[in-house]
Amino acid sequence: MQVLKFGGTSVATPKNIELIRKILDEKTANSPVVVVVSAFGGITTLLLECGKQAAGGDENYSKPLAEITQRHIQMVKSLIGLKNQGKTLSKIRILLNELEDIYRGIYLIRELSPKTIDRILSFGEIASSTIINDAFQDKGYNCRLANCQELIKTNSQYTRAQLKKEETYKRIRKHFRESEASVTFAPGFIGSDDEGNTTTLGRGGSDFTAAIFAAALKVKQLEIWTDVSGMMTADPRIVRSAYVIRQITYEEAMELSHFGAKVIYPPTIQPVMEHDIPVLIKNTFHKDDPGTIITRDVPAGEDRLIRGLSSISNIALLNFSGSGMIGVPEYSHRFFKALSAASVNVILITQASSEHSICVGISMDDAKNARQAIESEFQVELHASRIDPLLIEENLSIVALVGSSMKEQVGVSGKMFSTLGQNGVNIKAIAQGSSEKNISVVIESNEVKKALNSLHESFFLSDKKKLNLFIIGVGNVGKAFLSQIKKQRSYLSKYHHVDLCVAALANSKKMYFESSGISLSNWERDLKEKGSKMNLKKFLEEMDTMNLRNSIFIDNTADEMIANCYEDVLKMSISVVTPNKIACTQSIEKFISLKKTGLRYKSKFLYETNVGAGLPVISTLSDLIKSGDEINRIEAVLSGSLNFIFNNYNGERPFAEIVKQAMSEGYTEPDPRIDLSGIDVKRKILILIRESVINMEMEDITTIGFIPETCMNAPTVDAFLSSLLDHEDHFRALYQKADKSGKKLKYVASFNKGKAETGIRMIERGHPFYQLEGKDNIVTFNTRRYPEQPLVIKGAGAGADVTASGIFADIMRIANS
Ligand SMILES: NC(=O)C1=CN([C@@H]2O[C@H](COP(=O)(O)OP(=O)(O)OC[C@H]3O[C@@H](n4cnc5c(N)ncnc54)[C@H](O)[C@@H]3O)[C@@H](O)[C@H]2O)C=CC1
Ligand SMILES: N[C@@H](CC=O)C(=O)O
Repeated sequence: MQVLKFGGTSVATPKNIELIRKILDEKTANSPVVVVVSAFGGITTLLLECGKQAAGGDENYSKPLAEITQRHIQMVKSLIGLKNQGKTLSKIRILLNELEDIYRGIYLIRELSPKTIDRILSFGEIASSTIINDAFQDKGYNCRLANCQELIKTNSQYTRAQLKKEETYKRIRKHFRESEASVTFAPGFIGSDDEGNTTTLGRGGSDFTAAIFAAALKVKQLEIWTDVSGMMTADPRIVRSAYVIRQITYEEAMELSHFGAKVIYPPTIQPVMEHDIPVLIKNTFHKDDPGTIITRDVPAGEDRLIRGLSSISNIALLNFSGSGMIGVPEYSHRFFKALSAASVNVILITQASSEHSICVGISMDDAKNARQAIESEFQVELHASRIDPLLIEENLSIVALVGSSMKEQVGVSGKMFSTLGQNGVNIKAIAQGSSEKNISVVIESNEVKKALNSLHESFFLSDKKKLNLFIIGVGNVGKAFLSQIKKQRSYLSKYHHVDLCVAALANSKKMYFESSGISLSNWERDLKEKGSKMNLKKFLEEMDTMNLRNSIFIDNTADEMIANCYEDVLKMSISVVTPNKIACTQSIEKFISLKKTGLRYKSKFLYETNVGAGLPVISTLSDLIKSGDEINRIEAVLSGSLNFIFNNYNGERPFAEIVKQAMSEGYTEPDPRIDLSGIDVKRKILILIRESVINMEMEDITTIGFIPETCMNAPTVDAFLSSLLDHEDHFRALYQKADKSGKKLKYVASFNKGKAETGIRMIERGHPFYQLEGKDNIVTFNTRRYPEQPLVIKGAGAGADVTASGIFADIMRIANS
């Protein structure tokens, strides 16, 4: 004998019932089958709705009733051939007439008692099982309909009747001893009491019916056929990477179900648990999917520390505290008694060992009742300030890790808390029972998605890390960065287990968000056509609302407004990576504050490309300092564009032409005046000085400029370029002076004995800077450990590709952190 149960969605349409037929064809080849069915999908809700409307005196109750009638008649007509239709139609019409009479009665007396609710709800399963049984008979199956009101005996606790187990099991066994049917269809959810009144078995009742049959008949396995392929590691609507758990224990299944995995309702598996009967969860719509098997133990090898993640929303946290509570046992007794008397269900309890407070999680729907109950119970103590006014926090959720194997495993909660902490998820309360099968935390509801995803990644996909990138600036550097991501993505996923997801893109005109990842093949078109008007405030709000784990904000602009928002971004526990030098060169207070904010909110602030583009200048310096070295002197050529310009200018082509070439090759700042004025170099040396833990400001650095003041005063970039052309003689003279003495012009930055200088210099042959080619940079560090021969870093110091690769390196630093 086999027992299978098909839920409401599985029997909702004739097409679905055809799928059930295919499943039963395979099953009946082995042994007889009991098929427990639910009401057709949506009918139970309509039946109840209709009853409520009738009880409320609303004549429109006839509308849901008409829908109920129409659905059932339609099912008969679609499932049963013309020859046999009439018989079934008359059975259904009799049931419908009875139902109509009951609703009429409810309408007249304006009362819907639990007993009547059971009567009307029973229609759903009785009608569905009757129609399905007749449909299979019509197709020639040897099938029979079981009368569950006769077989399943309960007490008279209507709407959640208690099973009379022994009597029920006896009746079921007798029924099947006498039955020769290959398939027995049985309506789920219903039974009857000693007076023969219809009862229902409460929430999840059809699963319960199936479990009762399975236990009574001591079958090898109970199969619950539903619309998902088993119990999943997390809710797939929230965690895309969730997957089906192959095997799980009864207890874990109950924990997960309690916390929202609605695949089965825990009490329903009690009868099969008693007899150690495994429960197989299968998908009617993908019958070949292996599903989830629920057993007492999970064999070794199938073991995983955590079996699944779950969450319950709509939680309120009551904080009951007061100095008068310490060491007085009576307080907790009275607290819980008051809640119980007010029918407030307590979902989670924590009490710190100081005994100064008790914190309980309840449904938000119960919060008002709970407050009234506690305030009335502790009226006197509140008045005497022995306890504090009750604090209730709302809009919270519980997120739980579930797994029997957690028991006595060190580090699980540590991993849970650090994962949440790294993603900026604040934990308001924690609970772990001594059974160690469940660790629950209470968090803000708007953090649930991020919490579940980051926990899932850390416990189930520990070999993969997904980074969500929010990118502002898709110009020269930004574009190169996106094309590097596109090219490297599959390599990084395969060999470094890092998945890069571009969750947002923006330029000065448009912004575009896609939490599942923007396609990098069409991003330009999508940004232009699907993007909305760029608005920094809205960009930040949207990024905050999306609340994705491992988020990184990447600023590829040279914009001050954007640099000014890093502090807010870091406070969202979102890391910042940027080639934009503005934030690091604002006042030292602001710079230090950014670093502190990053530390406090566990978000990284990385800006390797601020100096030397893709060259590892800042990371090398930072390593020196962290390891205890001290900087004595820095000498550097830090401008790629100026080096390019001086290397290419020899008085033949105009200086302005060479500047334009540096611009078009992507070496200059968006505004080339920042390079030519020396501001860019000043910023870079300041960053190196600050990285050496020496406080300095931009104004403390002396600069020897070489651009005539009239050029610098030009109002626009174009005016600046034509002004350079007007001063060609000035540049030629500069060049010739150096050339005549066998020297080269270089724009040098230095820091020595607490003083920093930048400016143009004539470099003699033999100096390490003399041979510096193209757009290269060179940085030399004389330190306590490198006193004579400096540590030298040299290479291309400007250009979109090298800069993008430096941004990439920062991203990978975060991935690996
Ligand atoms: N080009 C290079 O070799 C290096 C550049 N950098 C830095 O990289 C950054 C970007 O440089 P490029 O790509 O050359 O500049 P770019 O001018 O080519 O691109 C800037 C991008 O930022 C966007 N943008 C500007 N203001 C914006 C705002 N308020 N809101 C939204 N988007 C805005 C623009 O629309 C554009 O997409 C600069 O901070 C620069 O200092 C750093 C190292 C080397
Ligand atoms: N414009 C800079 C490049 C970015 O830092 C330079 O010329 O070096």
